[in-house]
Amino acid sequence: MSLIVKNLNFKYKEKEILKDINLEFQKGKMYAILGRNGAGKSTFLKSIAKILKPKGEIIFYENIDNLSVKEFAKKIAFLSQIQNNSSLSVYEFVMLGRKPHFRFLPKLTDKKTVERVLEKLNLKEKKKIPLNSLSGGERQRAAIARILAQNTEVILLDEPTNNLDIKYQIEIIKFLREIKEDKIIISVIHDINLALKYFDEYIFLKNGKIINKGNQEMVNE
Ligand SMILES: Nc1ncnc2c1ncn2[C@@H]1O[C@H](COP(=O)(O)OP(=O)(O)OP(=O)(O)O)[C@@H](O)[C@H]1O
Repeated sequence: MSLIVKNLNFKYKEKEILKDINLEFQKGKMYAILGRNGAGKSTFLKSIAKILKPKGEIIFYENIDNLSVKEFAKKIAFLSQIQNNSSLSVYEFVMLGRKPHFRFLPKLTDKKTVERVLEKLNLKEKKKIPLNSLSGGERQRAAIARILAQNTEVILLDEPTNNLDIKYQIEIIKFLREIKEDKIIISVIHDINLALKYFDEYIFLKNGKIINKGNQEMVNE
């Protein structure tokens, strides 16, 4: 399974934000997208998540162009930077991630998946609490839990470690490593040290262009 991005270009009005991005992502790898504020990192993720309509091609191993929203959500999950203020309980909120997988009511597998991610992200005790009364860090963990519950082949994360203390930053990245085997994980991340230590590949963007990319082996040389 791979995801290929070919000649990706994106403009907001007349302003060019992404300029001729060409990349190939492979299954089993975690990719860090690095770069300064305004470099185009979120725009890049939103382009893959089909939230924006860029020029160029995004080629998935199978044709995803004509998928319904629900079918698309079984393949690609996207964690945005926007914090959710829902009054749903943590459990209900994380169950939303399972929505593409069931018709009317959650099945046993959906419930088990939600319980597993809640356990993994240390949110079990909070599962009945409304999301909007959690701390910023807990809310971020719940948002990540929802994405993980979605159980997609491609996971796109826009600064998943925002609001988290270093213990949780590392735990979450390590957990992503545990599940990466049959997935493509692409994450915008601000902490360059975390990126170089825990991600397989890194891609630097500047003014909408790739200015550098590499992998773990190059870092350790
Ligand atoms: N809706 C919009 N309309 C116009 N310009 C936008 C819009 N959204 C983003 N931009 C501009 O596009 C550029 C790239 O934004 P983007 O959010 O992709 O950057 P980023 O690398 O993710 O930055 P950050 O690290 O601050 O999140 C910025 O100059 C931003 O001001």
